[in-house]
Amino acid sequence: MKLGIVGLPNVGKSTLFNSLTKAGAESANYPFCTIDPNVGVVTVPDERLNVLGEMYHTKKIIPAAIEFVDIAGLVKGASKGEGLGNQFLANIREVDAIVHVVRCFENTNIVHVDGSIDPMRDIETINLELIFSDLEVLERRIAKTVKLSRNDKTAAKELDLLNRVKAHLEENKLAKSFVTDDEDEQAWLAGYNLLTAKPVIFAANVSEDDLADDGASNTGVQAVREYAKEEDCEVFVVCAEIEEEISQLDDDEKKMFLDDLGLEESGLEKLIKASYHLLGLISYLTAGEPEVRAWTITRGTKAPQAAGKIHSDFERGFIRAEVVSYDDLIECGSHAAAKEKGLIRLEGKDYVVQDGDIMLFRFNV
Ligand SMILES: Nc1ncnc2c1ncn2[C@@H]1O[C@H](COP(=O)(O)OP(=O)(O)OP(=O)(O)O)[C@@H](O)[C@H]1O
Ligand SMILES: [Mg+2]
Repeated sequence: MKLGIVGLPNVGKSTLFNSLTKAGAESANYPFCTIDPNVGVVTVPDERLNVLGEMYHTKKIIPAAIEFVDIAGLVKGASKGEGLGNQFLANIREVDAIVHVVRCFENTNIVHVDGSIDPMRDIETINLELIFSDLEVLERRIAKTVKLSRNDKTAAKELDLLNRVKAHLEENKLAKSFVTDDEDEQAWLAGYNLLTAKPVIFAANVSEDDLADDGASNTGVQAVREYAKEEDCEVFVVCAEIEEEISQLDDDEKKMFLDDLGLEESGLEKLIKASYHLLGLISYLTAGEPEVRAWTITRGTKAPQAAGKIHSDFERGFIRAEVVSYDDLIECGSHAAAKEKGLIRLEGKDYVVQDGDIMLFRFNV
């Protein structure tokens, strides 16, 4: 599961990526600084792991992780090959969801490719390029389907869908907001892998001064929030520059730094958690003295497949799972106490694993 960091050149994508991954990707004050996409693995903050770690006197804590890709900046005309155009678009096609970084900070020293700070204009520029690229995909598909549709009912049905989606995009709308209840149509649509169908989170990159009120007094951020509400997306206010500094601190220093800024959690932590959620991911947990660990599954995964994340033998030889919810376990204070109260459940192969379930698998191969 991968998220792509997308936006105009020089808006702070690499700075954000660096603080996310501490990978030291090159960030610099000039457009197109990033050419090859940088991929970094980011751990998902989860307070529950620390609590369990103390309960079990654990030696090792292993959090869940997701991948972020720092993608080259996009300019007007990218879909026609401007800037790093097509390469950029191909990189986006490979990700599962998008973090769209929008410049909301004023700083005359940092070049804006369009000369001024205007977050909504920037969002439209990016969206238009994504839409153009999707239209090309649809047109190629239409050209193929037209011939087939003359004597093939299924192809005719698909052609109808293609034309409707095309008309939708031509109104400058994203494929994300195209709705169909028809299962064939949903499957076709998913198969086109359209850029504008991918889920999006906006990261409003503000100056340090705008952090205290979470960007409320920044008119650019206000506009992004309104737009995101219409499009059913989340917005997170971050200051990429500060996050980069924070990411170099140890935990105690970090807490002091955040206290000084009047923040409980860094914007980045919120962004990572939301990204995980956006991908439809949840964690089940395993706990013991050797390690406490979060395992990533998609929502709706059943017990044997969840077990398979640990080892394929666990899935193949699955017998049952012993499950206790995180909240029940914490309330009881220990695994033994939870067992006494009958809160450790035995679940079979049809059990749908929930976020925060603490699992122990019984298997036989
Ligand atoms: N919130 C912020 N406030 C002030 N300066 C910032 C902020 N975020 C990033 N910058 C600065 O903006 C400049 C551009 O940042 P960065 O290299 O991360 O942009 P980019 O989007 O990756 O650009 P490119 O598309 O060229 O790769 C850097 O000098 C960085 O320090
Ligand atoms: Mg960059």
